[in-house]
Amino acid sequence: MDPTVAVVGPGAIGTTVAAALHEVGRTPRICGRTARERLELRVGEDRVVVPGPVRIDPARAAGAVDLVFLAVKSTQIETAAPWLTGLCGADTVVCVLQNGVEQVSMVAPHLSGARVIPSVVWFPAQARSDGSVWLRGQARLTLPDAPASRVALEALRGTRCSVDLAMDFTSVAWRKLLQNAVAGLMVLTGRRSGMFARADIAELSLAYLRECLEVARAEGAVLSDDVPREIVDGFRSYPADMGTSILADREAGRPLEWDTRNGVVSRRGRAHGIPTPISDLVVPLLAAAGDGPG
Ligand SMILES: NC(=O)C1=CN([C@@H]2O[C@H](COP(=O)(O)OP(=O)(O)OC[C@H]3O[C@@H](n4cnc5c(N)ncnc54)[C@H](OP(=O)(O)O)[C@@H]3O)[C@@H](O)[C@H]2O)C=CC1
Ligand SMILES: CC(C)(CO)C(=O)C(=O)O
Repeated sequence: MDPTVAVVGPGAIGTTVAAALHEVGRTPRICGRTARERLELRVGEDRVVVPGPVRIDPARAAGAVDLVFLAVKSTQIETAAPWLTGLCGADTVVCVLQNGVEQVSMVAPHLSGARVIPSVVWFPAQARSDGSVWLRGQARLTLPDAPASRVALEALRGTRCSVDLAMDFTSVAWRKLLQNAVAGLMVLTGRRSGMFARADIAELSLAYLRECLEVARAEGAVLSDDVPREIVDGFRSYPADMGTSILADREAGRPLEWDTRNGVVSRRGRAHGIPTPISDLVVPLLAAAGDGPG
């Protein structure tokens, strides 16, 4: 029997996963903050409509499910916690669909009994002004190779969202964190991937990434010296208008995930006695950008 699934946080990532499940007949319970009748995903010329309604009252969560995909921003975990209370039983697995390397330590305190697994979300998805979500890449997740991950693997089997399991999840998660950290520079320039075509931005990005790499290695990640160059080359190969979710938040005047995507590098660097001069400049600027406007 298919596992019962809920998606908490039906934004860019939550809508993509909900649509992937719905397409194969495993329509999840959708739990959000804003009432809506349906979700809509656009992929190329295709359109997937996921029937709602989006539930907005955690007191009406309607009981425990086997699997919760938690796809709120890391800044929204606290306010989304009542959903976890309503949806989790002793056997529930919560799969966190967020950026960052601190997913488990941030979500676990809100669970009593349920197991939590982190993920790496590789695909770009963008909310559009008509309320739909535009999936701009191949939907793909990496999960740790652990027993609890099998529930998510099973739920997404045969869907458009592929899942792979990593023996060394720490290294994979830090590699993605490096990509997210440098994407934060887009918030400081107000530009998209096109800015990485500039030689000076590429040089700055490489220096920042090398600093992040040192911290990642101190945290146990096994990553080669080539990673900074690969990440910069990746941004240079994207369409010039490809953004990042933290830039979308900045443009919409929403709180920023600066601490989990960038602050973590200076925090962990400090703990290991590693100097992080570029982070020390970037992080307060990002934090201040999220506070504005006055
Ligand atoms: N977008 C992307 O391309 C990628 C994003 N990520 C990461 O995935 C995570 C999710 O990002 P993304 O999907 O872009 O974010 P969005 O802002 O698009 O989605 C967040 C969703 O959570 C909802 N929400 C907020 N508070 C609550 C609450 N208390 N209870 C229930 N729902 C709530 C929001 O509702 P409302 O509609 O009311 O705001 C929104 O629907 C982030 O950590 C991000 O860094 C990772 C890879 C790629
Ligand atoms: C687009 C992507 C995958 C890389 O920057 C991302 O993680 C984000 O937008 O937050």
